[in-house]
Amino acid sequence: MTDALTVFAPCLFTLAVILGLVVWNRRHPTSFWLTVGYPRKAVSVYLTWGNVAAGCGLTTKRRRLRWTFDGVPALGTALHAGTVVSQRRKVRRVVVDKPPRLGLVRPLANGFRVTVGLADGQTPDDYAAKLPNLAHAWRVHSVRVLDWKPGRVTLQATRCDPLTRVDVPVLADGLLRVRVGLLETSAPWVIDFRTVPHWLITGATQSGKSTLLNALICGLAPQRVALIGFDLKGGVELTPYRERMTELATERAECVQVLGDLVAEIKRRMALCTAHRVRNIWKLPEQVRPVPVVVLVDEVAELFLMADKSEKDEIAATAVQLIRLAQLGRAFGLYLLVCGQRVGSDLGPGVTALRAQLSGRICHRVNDPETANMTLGDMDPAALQAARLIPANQPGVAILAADDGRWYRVRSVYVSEEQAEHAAATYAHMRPTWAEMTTVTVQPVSEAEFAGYIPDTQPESDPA
Ligand SMILES: Nc1ncnc2c1ncn2[C@@H]1O[C@H](COP(=O)(O)OP(=O)(O)OP(=O)(O)O)[C@@H](O)[C@H]1O
Repeated sequence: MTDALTVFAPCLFTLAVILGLVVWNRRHPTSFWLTVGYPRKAVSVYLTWGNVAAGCGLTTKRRRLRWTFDGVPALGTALHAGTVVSQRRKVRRVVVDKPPRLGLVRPLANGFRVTVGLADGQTPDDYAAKLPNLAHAWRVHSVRVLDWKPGRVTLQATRCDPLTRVDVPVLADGLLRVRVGLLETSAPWVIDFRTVPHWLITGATQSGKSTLLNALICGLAPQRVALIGFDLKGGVELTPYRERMTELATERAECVQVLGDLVAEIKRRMALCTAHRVRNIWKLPEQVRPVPVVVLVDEVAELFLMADKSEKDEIAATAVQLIRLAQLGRAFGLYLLVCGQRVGSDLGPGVTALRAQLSGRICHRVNDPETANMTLGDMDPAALQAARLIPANQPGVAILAADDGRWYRVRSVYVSEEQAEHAAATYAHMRPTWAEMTTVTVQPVSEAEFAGYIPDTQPESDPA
């Protein structure tokens, strides 16, 4: 009995420890990674760096002093046969592979970050080209170039894809800020209209555009913000949220009318700011500051598609007004969110000019490279490639052009239409009417002043 215990006790103990580690990893993967996984990974990254860098072609050739042997060592049968091979050890200069200098491997919640010193003649692009190789060598989900400075590049390794399942709650994270999902770095994905005022969201059908819109509606509904919808697909997308919307235009004539009202509102805000000698509404005293307006445009192509020639002038006027609103929006509290499957130049020059004003870009899965190009074309080609690689079985995954100048893979939280509708109904009392949108009645500026106004491009300073 005692003998059996002596044999089995260590085995049982080992099993219990393994089981404990597995449960720990399942329940609290981040703390497990930081305590157990990361130290092991850091050691293995250091120990294998020479081989990994050589395998990726990132080493440089250097001549170094090394001990070498003259002649071939006597092994196997030669040795048994009593063959004597005389060897002389010698120090001589030989050519060796020198890996680039590896900095500290720093832990992240879902991976690690490391800075590598660039060898003479190397550029960050040499590393960008080898990212898949590094990911395989380090046994991680992905590696990306996080940052670079002259002479060094910072790489970020993500251990497993945090976008496989995103179940963080949608959160109103301050006025006009909504946490809608996760970045591939596991950091929250926040859409902040006050940092990036206008957004373009593209994606093929069933790629997750409406779900992202639902998340935004859930986040904006409880805020003191006016929501205005343009939905020329007969209102199928935005009608469920009508209770929370100050206005919903579902016909072209209604769109023209609402755009006219918005232009009049901007003219009043301009006059209000001029009267208070400020450049934007955020510098106005709080008691006179008008309510910010978020304009949601679903399927923008419908706004620009011409059924017959008689609509040509109406479409051109719509485009001009939208572009002017976008130009002035940041200063006067008007923010645009434009969704569409395609936003190409084939829809007319107005679309191209409007697209140029929408600096926030979100590209979901696309069917044709051209759409990715239209959304992210002025960015890093790697972002385009990443957009093309979004799989169909991961709706909601997108490429985000972020305000830090980088691009990220992101995924929105799944918010059903029913949830968004419920939020819209719950916060229907927060819906400002047109009359409530401007707190002070002022004489609007003239047409000439409106057309000639040069908007303030400085970031807002008010922390409200
Ligand atoms: N973030 C997400 N997480 C999980 N599933 C998602 C997510 N986004 C979308 N889906 C799934 O994909 C389906 C289609 O999404 P959605 O309706 O948002 O696509 P869409 O691009 O608006 O399509 P369409 O242009 O046809 O309206 C949803 O019903 C949902 O099942």
